[in-house]
Amino acid sequence: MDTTMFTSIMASTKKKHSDLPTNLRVAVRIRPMNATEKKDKCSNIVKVEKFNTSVQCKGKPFGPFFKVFDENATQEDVYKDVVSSQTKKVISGFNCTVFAYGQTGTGKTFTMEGGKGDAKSSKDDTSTGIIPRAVEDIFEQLEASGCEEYSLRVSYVELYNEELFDLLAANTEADDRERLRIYDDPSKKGVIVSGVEEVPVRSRADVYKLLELGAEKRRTAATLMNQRSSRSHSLFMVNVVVRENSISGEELVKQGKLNLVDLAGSENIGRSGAQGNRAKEAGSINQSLLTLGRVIRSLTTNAQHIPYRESKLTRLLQDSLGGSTITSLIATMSPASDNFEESQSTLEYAMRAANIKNKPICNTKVSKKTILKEYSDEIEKLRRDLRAAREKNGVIISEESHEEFQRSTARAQELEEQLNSVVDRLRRFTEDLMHMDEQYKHVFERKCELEDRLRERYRNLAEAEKEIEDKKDEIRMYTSGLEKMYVAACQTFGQAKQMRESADDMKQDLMAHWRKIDEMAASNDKNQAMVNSFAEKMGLFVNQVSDLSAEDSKKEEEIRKTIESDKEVSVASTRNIKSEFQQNASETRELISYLKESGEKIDNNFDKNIRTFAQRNDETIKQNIEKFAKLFVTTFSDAQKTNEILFAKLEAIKHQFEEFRKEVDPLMNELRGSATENMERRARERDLIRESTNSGLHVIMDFCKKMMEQVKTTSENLATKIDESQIADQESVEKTISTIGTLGDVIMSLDDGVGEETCDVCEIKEETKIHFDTNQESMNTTTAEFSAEIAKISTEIQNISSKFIEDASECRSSIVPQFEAIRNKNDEIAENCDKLENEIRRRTENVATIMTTKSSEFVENIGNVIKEANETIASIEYSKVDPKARVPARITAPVLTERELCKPPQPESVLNSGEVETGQEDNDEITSTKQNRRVTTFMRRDSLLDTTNIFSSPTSLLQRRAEIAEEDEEN
Ligand SMILES: Nc1ncnc2c1ncn2[C@@H]1O[C@H](COP(=O)(O)OP(=O)(O)OP(=O)(O)O)[C@@H](O)[C@H]1O
Repeated sequence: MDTTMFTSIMASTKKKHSDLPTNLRVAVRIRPMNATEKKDKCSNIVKVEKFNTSVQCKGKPFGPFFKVFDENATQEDVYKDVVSSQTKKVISGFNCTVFAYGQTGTGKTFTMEGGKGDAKSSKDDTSTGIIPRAVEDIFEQLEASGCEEYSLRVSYVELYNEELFDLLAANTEADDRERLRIYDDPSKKGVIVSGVEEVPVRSRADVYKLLELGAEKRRTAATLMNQRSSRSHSLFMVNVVVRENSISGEELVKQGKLNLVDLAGSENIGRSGAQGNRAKEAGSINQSLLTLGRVIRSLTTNAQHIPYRESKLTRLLQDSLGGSTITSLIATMSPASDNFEESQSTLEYAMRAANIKNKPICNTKVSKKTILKEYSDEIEKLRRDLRAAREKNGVIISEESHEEFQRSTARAQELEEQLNSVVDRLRRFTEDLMHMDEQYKHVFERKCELEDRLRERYRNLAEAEKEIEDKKDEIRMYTSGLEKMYVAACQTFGQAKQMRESADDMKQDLMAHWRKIDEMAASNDKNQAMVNSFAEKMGLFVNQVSDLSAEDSKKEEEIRKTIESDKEVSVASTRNIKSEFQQNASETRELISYLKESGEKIDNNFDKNIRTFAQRNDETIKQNIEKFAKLFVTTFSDAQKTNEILFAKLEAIKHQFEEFRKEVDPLMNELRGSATENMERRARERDLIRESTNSGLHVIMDFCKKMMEQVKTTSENLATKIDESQIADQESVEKTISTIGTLGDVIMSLDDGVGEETCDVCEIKEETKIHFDTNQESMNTTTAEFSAEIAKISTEIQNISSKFIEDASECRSSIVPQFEAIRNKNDEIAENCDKLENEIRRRTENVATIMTTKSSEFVENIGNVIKEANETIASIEYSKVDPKARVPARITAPVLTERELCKPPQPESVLNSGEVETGQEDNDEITSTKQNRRVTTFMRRDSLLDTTNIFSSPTSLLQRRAEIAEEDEEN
C-alpha cells in the first residue's frame, strides 16, 4: 500500500491559494524544572517577557514569537492557542502541520501525546496532549456542524536512523518491521510513502487505541537526559474526507489533513551519555535536525536551492516548510542554567523558523466523478509507462549495457510502485466512498424514518384537527343551546314581569272583593238584628218557664242561701286557719332555717376553733419538742466535746508534769546535793577559819601581848562576820529547801487531781460550767414558755367550750317554746279541718239531693225551649247579595309564539322595559295584557260563602281582612 505524505491530500483534489503568504506560527514552551535539575541546584535562566511573546535566556532576548508558554501553562492552553484553529482549517479543506522541536527531555512528547493516563477524553485527564485533543476536536466539530458523511483515516510512522517505519503495521516485532519507501510524487509537490497503513477511525476510542499501539512501538530509551527518550521522529497524520451534495445534486468531496510531528530530541551526545547504538541514533537524529536547520536557513535567506532531499525528515516536511501547508512549530526548552546552550540554540532555531513563509492552499471541493476519472487516467498512464519500461527492459537486456538495464528496472519498479500506490489510493478512496455511502444510507434511513414519523405526525395532526372541528361543532351546539336557554330565561323574566303586573291587577280586584265583603257584613248586621229579636222572644219564653218553676226556685234559693252562708263561714274559718297555718309554717320555716344556720355556725366555729387550737397546739408542741431535741443534742454534744477536751487537756497536763518531774527530779537531786555540799563546805570553811583563828590567836598571844586587845577585837569581828555569813547561808539553804518542798507539794497535788485550780483546765471547766448553766437556763425558759403556751391553749379551749355550751343552751331555750307553739297550732288546725270536712260532706249531700230533683225538671224545660228555638231559626230568611258585584278574574301568563322564542329579546330591553312603560303605547300594552288573561271562574257572593273554606263566616272574613291589613302594614 502506498500513500502520499505531506503533499496534497488527494491527487485529484483541486487547490485554491489563500490571498497572502503566512509565516510559520512559532510558539515556545518552557517546562518546569525536573528533579535532576533541582537536585543539581540549577538556577532558572529563562524569563518570559510581558505579553508572553518574547523570552529572555540568561538576559538575552529572543522573540517575538506567536506565544511563549511558561512553566505554568497547561496542555489545554497550548492546544487552544496553537492547534484548535488549525483543526477548523483541516475540516474546511486545508493541510496543517504542527511539530514539536527541542532539546531532549524538554517535553516534546509530553506536549504532542501527553501523559500516559488511562483517560479516554481530555476532559477526564488534563495532561492529554495535542494529538488526542486534535482528533477529539475534529470529531466534535464534525458532529456539531451536523455533517453526516465523512471519513477519518490516521497513519502513524516513525523515522528512525533515516529509515521510515509504520507504527500501525500489523507485525509487532521491531526487527520484522518493513521499511517504508518514499519517492517523489511526479504530478505534485511532495513525496509518496509506499506501504503505510491508513487506518479508518470511526470514533475517538479508535484513535486512542491506535495512539497507544504506535507509542508502544516507537523506539524509546533511557538516557541521562530523559528516562524515556524518543529515539525517532514520529509523524501522526489525520486525513479528513467530507462529502457534500451540491445544489445540482452532484456529490462533492472535500479533503483536509493534519500532520502532527514529534521530533526526536536535539542533543549533546556527550551530555546524554549516548554510546554504541545510542550514539549512532544520536548522530542520525542530529544529522536530520541539522538538515532541517539548513532547510530553514535556506528558506529564510531566499536561497536558490533548498536542501530538502538531504534527509528523509526534510523530504517529509517539504510541503510544511515553505509549501502550501499551514504550519506551527512548538519549541520546547528547559529553564535550567545547565541547559543554557541547548536552550539558546533552540530559541535561535525557533526564531529562524518564525521567518519561514508558507502559502496555504485550500483543497477545493471536487466531484466524485472527476476524482474517479483522474484516478483511472493516472492508473492508465502509469500502466502505459510501466508497460513501456518493461518493453524497454527487454530491449535493453538484449542490446544495452547492464547499468542501463538496472536503471530501467529501477524505473519500472518505481512506476509499478507508483501504480500500486495510485491503485491503493483509489481503493482507499472507494472505501471512503463506501463508508460515506454507508453513512449516507444511515442518514437516508433516518431521513425515511423521520419522514414516516412526520407523516404519522401529519396524520395525528389531521385527526387532532378533525377532533378540534368536532369539538368546535359541539361547542357551537352548546353555545346555541345556551343562547336558547338565555332567550328562554329572558322570556321567563318577561313573563314574571307580566305576572307581577297581573298580581297588581289582582290586588286591585281583591280590594273590590273586600268592598263586597263589607257589604256582606252589613247584611250580616241585619241578620244579627233578626237573631236579637229571636233572643228577646227566647227571653220571654224563658221567663215563662221561670214562672213555672218559681216555687222550686224559692226553695232552692233558701237552700242556696244557707249553703252560701255556711260556705262563707266555712270559707272564712278555713281562710283564717289557712293563713294562720301559713304564718306558722313560714315562722317554723324561718325558725328552722335560723336553727340550721346557727347550728352550722356553731358547728363551723367549734370545728374551726378546735382545728385551729389543735393545729396551733400541735405546731407549738412540735416546735418545742424540736427545739428541746435540738437543745438537748447541742448540749449533749457540747458536753461531750468539753469532756473530751478536758480529758485531752488533763492527759496533756499529766504528760507535761510527768515530763517536768522527769526533768526536775535530777535537778532537785542535784540542788539538794549541791545545797548539802555547800553547807558542808561552809561548815568545813567555818571550822577551818575557826581553827586557823584559834591557832593564830594562840600564836599571837604568845608573840605580842600588846596586840592582845586588837587581836581580840579582830577575832571578835571575824567571829561576827562568820556568824552573819553562816546565818545568810542558813537562810538561803532553808529557802531553797522550802521551794523544793513547794514543788514537791505541787507534783503531789497534781498526782492527786487537786492542783487543777492552778492551770488552764480551770478555765475550761469554768467555760463548760457557764455553758451548762446557759443551756440549763435556756431549757428552763423553753419549758416555762411551753407550760405557759399549754396553759394559754387550755384556757382558750375552756372559753370555746363554754361559749359553745352557752350558744347551744340559748338556742335550745329559744327553739323549745316555738316548737311547742307549732305543735299546738297544728293540733288545733287538724281539729278544725276535721270539723269542716264533716260539715262540707253533710251540706254537699243535701245539695246533691236537691240538684238531682231540680235538674231533671230543668232538662225537660230546656228541651222544650230548644225545640221552639229551632222552629224560630228555621223561620229566619237570608237577604241576597247583588250578583252584579265585580270579582277578581284568575290570571295566567301569556304563551309565546315560536317566532318570539327564536328571536330573543335583549336582556337590557327586558330589564328596562318596566321603566319606559309610559304614555299611550304603554296603556295599549297594559290593555292587551289584560285582554290576554283568561277568566276561568266568576264567583258570586253567596257561592263564595259556600265554596271558600277560609271565608266560611262573615266574622272570619273580617278577621282575615284585618290580618291581611296588618301584614300589609308590616311589609
Ligand atoms: N510542561 C511540562 N510539565 C510537566 N512535565 C513535563 C513538561 N514537559 C515535560 N515534562 C516531563 O519531562 C519529561 C521529559 O519529557 P518528554 O519525554 O516529553 O521530553 P522529550 O522532549 O520528548 O524528550 P526526548 O527528545 O528525549 O524524547 C517527562 O517525564 C515529562 O512528563
